[in-house]
Formats: sequence, C-alpha cells, structure tokens
Amino acid sequence: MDDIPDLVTDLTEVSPVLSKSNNKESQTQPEIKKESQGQDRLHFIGNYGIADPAPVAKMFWLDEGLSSNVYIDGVVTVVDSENIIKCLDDVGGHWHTENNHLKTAQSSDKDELTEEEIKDEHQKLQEGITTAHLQIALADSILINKVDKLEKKGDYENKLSQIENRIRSINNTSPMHPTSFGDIDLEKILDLKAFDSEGVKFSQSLNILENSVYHDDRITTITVTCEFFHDLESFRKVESFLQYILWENTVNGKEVEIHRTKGIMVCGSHIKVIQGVRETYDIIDAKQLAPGIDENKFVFIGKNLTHDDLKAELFRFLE
Ligand SMILES: Nc1nc2c(ncn2[C@@H]2O[C@H](COP(=O)(O)OP(=O)(O)OP(=O)(O)O)[C@@H](O)[C@H]2O)c(=O)[nH]1
Repeated sequence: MDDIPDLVTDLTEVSPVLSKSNNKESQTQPEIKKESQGQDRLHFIGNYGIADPAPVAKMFWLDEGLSSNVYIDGVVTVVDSENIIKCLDDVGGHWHTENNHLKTAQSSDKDELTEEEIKDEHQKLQEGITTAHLQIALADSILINKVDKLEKKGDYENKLSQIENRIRSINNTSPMHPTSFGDIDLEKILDLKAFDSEGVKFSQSLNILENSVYHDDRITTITVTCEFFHDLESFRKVESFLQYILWENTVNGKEVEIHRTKGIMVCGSHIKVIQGVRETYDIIDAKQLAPGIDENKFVFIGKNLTHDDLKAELFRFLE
C-alpha cells in the first residue's frame, strides 16, 4: 500500500472494507488498519461515528478502466442488536442525540460543519431517516452484533428474527450474520465483490431475500425485472432512465431518494452490469452471465420507492 498509506490513516473513521489484492490467499489474512508490508493485502477501515458511508464508498469505487489496484470490496455494517430497533424508530433523532451519534451533537465547534451538512442532518431527522437507515441501505453485508446479550435476556430466536425482519424491510439483498464481539468467519465479510461486474456473488446480491413481514415506510428495497432486451438501443434507454431517476430524484412524478442501485441487463451476447451509489452510477460490460440470471434485474434501495412506480417509469423510457 505504498501509494496510499496517508489515505488509509486518514480514513480510519469510515466503514467500508477496502481491499487491495492480487493474491487470493492474502484475502483470508486481513490486517486491521494500516499495514507496513506494501503488497497484496486487505485493509479494514473502521468507522466510529461517521453517519453516512456513501461518500467514502464512492471515493474508492474506481472505474475498472483506470486499472487501479485499489478497490472497494464492500460495505460491512455492524448493528447493535440491543439498540437497533430503538434506533430505527428514532424519528426526530432523540435517541441519536442522547447517544451522541449526530454530527451536529458531536462537533464541539459548529463551524466545522458546513451549512449543508447541518441542514441535511436536520432534514433527515424530520423525515425519520436515521443514521441506521443509511448504514443499512448501503451495506453489502450486515453483522447483527452483541447477540450474547440477547441470549442472556431470553426469547433469543424471536428477538433475532424481529431484528432480521426489520433490517430486511430496508435492505433486502445483503446477507446478515449474528455475532458476539464481532466474531465472524472472515470469509463471510471478505471478498464480497459487491462493486464487481462479474460473478456469482454479484448476481446473488440481486436476489431478494425472504420477504419481510415488516414494511419500513422510510427506506426499502425494490426489484424490477423484465425480459432480456432484443435491441441494443434498450441499454441506452435504461441509462436515460437511470439518469432521470438518480439525478432528478423523481419516479413516476413522485419525489424519491435512491441510495443504492444495482442491476444486470442482457441483449444477446451483450451483458451490462449497473452499479450505483446515490447519484453516481456506472454501467459496466460483463463477460459472462452467472447461473440463475434469466431476466433483466434492477434493484433500488431508497425512500418513497414502489414497484409500480419504478416499473412504470422504466417502461416509459423503454417505449
Ligand atoms: N456483551 C457484548 N459486549 C460487546 C460486544 N461488542 C462490543 N461490546 C462492548 O460494548 C461496549 C461498547 O462497544 P461498542 O458498542 O462496540 O462501541 P461503540 O459502537 O463505539 O459504542 P456506541 O457508539 O456508544 O454505540 C464495549 O465495552 C465493548 O466491549 C458484544 O458482542 N457483546
């Protein structure tokens, strides 16, 4: 990591897992934070108190065409099983304020924050979108931590499934893992390839997990599918659709907020993968189709999204 040590040091306050690897074996031997031997290593970047992983995810999400050997493998979100439900219900931000989880509460000098940051945080709280919503929306893998505490209190299975359902109602594509003290088989959170254009893992991430019995009015996951395209022009139409919904924040005449986009679309032997974080998106050529993909799939995680609206908007562009 000779070329980015300062960056890694500076970013010990953010949460994605960043990897640099030319060597498969090294991926099972991650080093936490900065590491001195320059080659073929994985880096975890830890986060304490940064609300929103999106800016950092975008920073490391480099176009394959740039041939960079640094890339983001995925965002891992750790939730506190004792508090997550309270936290997600924290409309108005009282819990976050009391627990010092807000940028505006953390900063002793308000001048350190831009007016936009203060306004944005205030608006999100009014809308009932909590820090936890954003972190779950952007997660590619979710650790439900401190489950030992749930176990001690009894009714463990029930409480855990309540939490899983609640998380699923927001992000219905990312795997969840119950842990204590973050103890987990690293294979489950490394090599996620969440921003890749190829492979089984990416394709799996397009599959909706079990339907949740809960519905979160604030942020939710919607998948729209359609049959493989018959003309290449449709790819361009989908790009116009993405630009419209991601840049105008509008779907079928309604105001929306899209935090994560991913998808796959096929026309004959041409395969395109879509990746998006907030308003930034990329459409990447893929070489092969992973097994199980037999239709075009577009996944959106965001606010005010419905399947019918997204489908109507997509088909308006495809006409
Ligand atoms: N029982 C138990 N305690 C844990 C676990 N993970 C962390 N802790 C303890 O919980 C305390 C607070 O740690 P964390 O919740 O990880 O810290 P944090 O996220 O910075 O704390 P907050 O910002 O206040 O949520 C520490 O004393 C940890 O040792 C766990 O899985 N089980």
